Amino acid sequence: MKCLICYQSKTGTTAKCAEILKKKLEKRGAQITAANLAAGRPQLAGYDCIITGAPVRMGKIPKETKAFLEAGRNELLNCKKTAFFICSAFPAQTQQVLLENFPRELLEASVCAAGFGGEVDIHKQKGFDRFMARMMTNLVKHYKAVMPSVREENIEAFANTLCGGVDKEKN
Ligand SMILES: Cc1cc2nc3c(=O)[nH]c(=O)nc-3n(C[C@H](O)[C@H](O)[C@H](O)COP(=O)(O)O)c2cc1C
Repeated sequence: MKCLICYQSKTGTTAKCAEILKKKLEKRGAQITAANLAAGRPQLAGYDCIITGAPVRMGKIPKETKAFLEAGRNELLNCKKTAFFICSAFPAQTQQVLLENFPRELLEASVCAAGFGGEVDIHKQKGFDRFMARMMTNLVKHYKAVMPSVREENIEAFANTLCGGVDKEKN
């Protein structure tokens, strides 16, 4: 399976998840190209599978990702397999964030759409984002909650769904 992973990442977590997914899909025999949408829109022709991943800030995915989904609508709808993932701090809101940010017809035509968790590191943020990240961290401490983290098991399940089975190396 020839597969394209398109992603955007503000502080590196979505890029990290794209890389974890790439390795998992490669282990299952897929041939992967990864493209950072911040560097421009990749060609979509010639892939059996196109995956789009985005980080969430204030309930929204980046505008470049939205523009990519709009511009690539027809190619995405005509691609054999499509899938979407988000990186975010609040997993309970994953479905709502997906529905509010990704065109419904693309979600309905996709093989899977999921949340891969997220990370909030104050030191990677600047300005307002840093202020928000500090607030989030303080709230987590105050309520003795846990900081968000990348959910590798979600990435594993996503890879399994896309490849229709488990890691070939494990068989
Ligand atoms: C300013 C700011 C706003 C955020 N807003 C949300 C949000 O609305 N919903 C959510 O689930 N996570 C939110 N997050 C958490 C990010 O989605 C999380 O840090 C994610 O891993 C970022 O991915 P990236 O490193 O690829 O940019 C926010 C984080 C920051 C710093």
